[in-house]
Amino acid sequence: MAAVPHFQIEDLHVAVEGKEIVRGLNLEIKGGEVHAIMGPNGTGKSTLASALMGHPAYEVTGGRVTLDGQDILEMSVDERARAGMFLAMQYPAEVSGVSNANFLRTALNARRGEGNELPVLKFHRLLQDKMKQLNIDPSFAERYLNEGFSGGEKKRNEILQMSILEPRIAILDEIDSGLDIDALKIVAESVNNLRSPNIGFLIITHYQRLLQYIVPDHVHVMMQGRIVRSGGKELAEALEAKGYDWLKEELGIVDETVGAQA
Ligand SMILES: Nc1ncnc2c1ncn2[C@@H]1O[C@H](COP(=O)(O)OP(=O)(O)OP(=O)(O)O)[C@@H](O)[C@H]1O
Repeated sequence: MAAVPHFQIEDLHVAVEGKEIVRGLNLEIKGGEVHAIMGPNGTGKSTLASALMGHPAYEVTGGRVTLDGQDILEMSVDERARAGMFLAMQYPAEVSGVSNANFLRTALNARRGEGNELPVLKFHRLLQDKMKQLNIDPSFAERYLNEGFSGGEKKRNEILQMSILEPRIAILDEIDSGLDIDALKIVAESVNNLRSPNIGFLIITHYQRLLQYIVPDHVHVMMQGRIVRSGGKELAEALEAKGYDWLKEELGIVDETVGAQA
């Protein structure tokens, strides 16, 4: 396994129910980098995240995605996770009958590979440490995965999964929505603690607020299913202050959604 991850998306096209939603997207993320994607509603951001993780409803109709030179589009969802891809979702699923702790241990051991499983006691110590860091009540370890969790608790649980699995590429889709300000700070701190050359982040967000806490190296704006502008953190600040109209005007875009003509 290469030390520093290198994730590359080239001319990606994704269709949902036969309609092209992502339309020629290019993005390169290296270990140590935090990239943020912003963009108005309905411009394909979540579709991109789902397609990268191999959600079956999202059909890749063109382009290439590689992690350390390996074609991830050829991989099953499981294989992508084992290769070090992680997606924290906008709406995490509830799974009855599977405890958080069991789910995490199974996922971690799958990621570590056969013969390299973490002994049970060590796993529980790791879990307790991480839960404490994230201010998650210890009883959540034995509760069924996300069942009856509040919106904010689900989001924190996603970050718990991420900090235990230590992915190489972490995609956080609107992880800030539904978080109160204290939870937002805790989540941001956990992401910042994980920042290292061994991991690259793709953060999808609507608000500059999150990016004040997790300062991105690169900010991209997505409209009509592709990246239309890239910059540094000042781009997020400009969008927060002025909205998207000035950019649409500059680019001559009338309708930014993927429903519009490309
Ligand atoms: N599973 C699906 N079935 C049908 N249409 C879908 C599906 N997923 C996405 N779409 C459509 O694709 C388009 C882009 O949606 P997507 O959720 O990717 O946008 P987004 O940029 O993440 O929006 P938001 O900022 O509102 O979360 C929308 O028109 C949406 O209705």
